[in-house]
Formats: sequence, C-alpha cells, structure tokens
Amino acid sequence: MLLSCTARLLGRGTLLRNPFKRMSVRMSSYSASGKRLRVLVDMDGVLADFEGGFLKKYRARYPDEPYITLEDRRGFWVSTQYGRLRSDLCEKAISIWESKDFFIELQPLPGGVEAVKEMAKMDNTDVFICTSPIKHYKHCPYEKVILTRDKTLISGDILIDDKPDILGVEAEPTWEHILFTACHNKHLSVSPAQRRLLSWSDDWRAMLDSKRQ
Ligand SMILES: Cc1cn([C@H]2C[C@H](OP(=O)(O)O)[C@@H](CO)O2)c(=O)[nH]c1=O
Ligand SMILES: [Mg+2]
Repeated sequence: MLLSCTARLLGRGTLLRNPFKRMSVRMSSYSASGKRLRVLVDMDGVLADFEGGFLKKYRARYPDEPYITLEDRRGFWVSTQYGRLRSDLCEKAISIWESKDFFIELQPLPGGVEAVKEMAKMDNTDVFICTSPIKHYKHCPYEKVILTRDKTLISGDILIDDKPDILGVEAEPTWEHILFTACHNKHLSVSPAQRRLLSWSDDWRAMLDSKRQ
C-alpha cells in the first residue's frame, strides 16, 4: 500500500521510493521564517490498514483455522494473540506479513492520505512517514518508504503512532507521541498525559496547532 498510497498522495502515477523526504527538503528550502513543525506519521495502523489486510489474507490462506475478529483484537502484536489461541497459529500469522506483496497491498485507512496531503501543504510544516520494518527483511523494506527500527532516534515535534509503547535507546525523544486508535489499543487505558487521535476524522489539525510556537 505504501508505494501506491504515497504515489496517490502526490497525485502521481509512478511509484516513488521516498517522496516525503524530497517534499520536506523542498519545503524547507523556501521557508523564510519561524520554527517549523516536524510531524512524524507512522504507517501501519495509522495510514495503512495492517490489521484488516492481515485478517483478510490470513483467512484466505488458512480458511479452516480459527481467527480473531478485529473487534476481539487485544495487544499490539498480532502473532502473540494468535499464539495464545493455539500455539502453531503464531507462525501462521507471521507467514502472512512475511509474504511478498503483503505491505504493498495494504489498503489506506480512511482519511489518512488526505490528512497527510493537507499537512504537507501547511505553512512551516514538514511531514515524514516514520515506520519500522519487520525483522524478516526479504520484502518489507523494499515495499516501505522511510525505515527505522528505533523511532526514538528520529527528531520531531509529534509522532502519530498506533503502538502504545515506543521505546528505544533515546530515553527522552523529542516528539510527543500521539496514540492513533486502532483495534488492538482502543481498550487500553493510557496515562492522562497521553493524547489520542481517534481516527483521521478527529481533530489532528488542533493537535498540530498546539505544538506550534
Ligand atoms: C508484527 C506486527 C507488525 N506491525 C507493524 C508495525 C511496524 O510498522 P509501523 O512502524 O509502520 O507501524 C511494522 C514492523 O513491526 O509492522 C503491526 O502493526 N502489528 C504486528 O503484529
Ligand atoms: Mg504502527
């Protein structure tokens, strides 16, 4: 989905490897004044429908095996919950996202592409997609755009991400983590200090504005 999604984002028919980086450099170069806001947007679970794409492909490949509806999803790692359902299902779940074309065929989540497009046009705003690769490197990195195993190392003002705990070597990342609500995290009670974006219909513009100087 990423390549096709970013291509759509830019309104181009061709697939680009890292359009956001280029877009950001271009915008920075004509910024005359003021502090720029740097927004990091996660991909899976925020822009791309990882959970929906997984379930569809899992059910198609293993039609006779039990599955977990999106309503019943709990916990960030899909394979952990499938492993609890029956131990061998953990490997079956992993086989889905390790397959060729899994990431590239993920569908966009409603409103995400439009929101990022709008953000990218805002004055004094730089937008990057900030995403982690899976450990199995055969297909995933090629199908994604900007990759980092450790998002704490990336500097930004806001990171919009569906993973509840974003840990890494940097104990005090520069960004504020806005938790994007997903099927696996909507039941979690998070600290009152943690802000949530319920969906792309939620007021992400106000969240960006709250971080501007
Ligand atoms: C294994 C697994 C990966 N992912 C996503 C998160 C990471 O992408 P992102 O950083 O774009 O959210 C990527 C590697 O872990 O795959 C899930 O969202 N759930 C899972 O269960
Ligand atoms: Mg994510």
